[in-house]
Amino acid sequence: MTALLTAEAVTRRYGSLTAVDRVTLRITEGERHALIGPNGAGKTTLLDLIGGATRVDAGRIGFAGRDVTRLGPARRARIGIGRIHQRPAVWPSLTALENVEVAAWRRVGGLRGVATPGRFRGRLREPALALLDRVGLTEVATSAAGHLSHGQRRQLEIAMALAGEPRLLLLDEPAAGLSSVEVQRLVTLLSNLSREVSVLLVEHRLDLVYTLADTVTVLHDGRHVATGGPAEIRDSPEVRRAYAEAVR
Ligand SMILES: Nc1ncnc2c1ncn2[C@@H]1O[C@H](COP(=O)(O)OP(=O)(O)OP(=O)(O)O)[C@@H](O)[C@H]1O
Repeated sequence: MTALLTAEAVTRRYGSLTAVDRVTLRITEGERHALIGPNGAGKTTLLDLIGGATRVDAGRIGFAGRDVTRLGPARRARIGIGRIHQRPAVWPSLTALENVEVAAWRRVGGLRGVATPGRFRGRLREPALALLDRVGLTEVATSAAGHLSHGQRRQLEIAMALAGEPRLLLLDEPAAGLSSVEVQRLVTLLSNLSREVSVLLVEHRLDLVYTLADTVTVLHDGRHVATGGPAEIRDSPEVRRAYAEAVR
């Protein structure tokens, strides 16, 4: 299988702490890859390094055949790396629909997002409404994003990320703070996502990880512990040890 993303021996330090320590990760086209590990393992930092929000101190990141190590997050988003954050990042004063339209407008080349010329609006509206429907937000399409619940903002951010037509979607704890109905909708959405999109998922809920992921990578104290299929990881003594150490 062709690798879409390769992170080679990437390292990020914060003072004397090495948050991510020479981690190598490979994600193939269409793969659902989960990143797990105890608190502070370096999962979010690794997503930040891949998305470009944080620069590596050492190592290299390749995406779709090019070296993206030095590219900023906006450039990486434009070439197909979409991201959702632990705290949903939406424009609170715009409606849910406008948020998705702006995300789609950026995809087609809009500058800095906010002013969407009317002539493009018509073309953006139908796909934006379809995305809101997919994430279950049709009823609040015209509500200001700032008035939505945490769970709804999370779904909105996923719709916005999809509007960017990513080839790789980075999801940082997408189920956090969702109701059980919303979690079920999220699982359905991710399960039905086209295999044209690869997914790198950070998630504490191991039931979701084992349901959704083809491959699981375990980090502990910034270091790579294991990579394998869900069954292999679940039964791995090394992985149990990493978690046991973390809770001791
Ligand atoms: N901006 C920062 N400045 C200083 N230290 C940081 C910074 N970001 C992360 N760290 C530290 O790096 C380590 C890894 O953090 P990170 O958030 O990547 O872990 P995580 O596996 O995502 O944890 P969690 O599951 O709790 O979200 C932690 O010790 C954290 O305190």
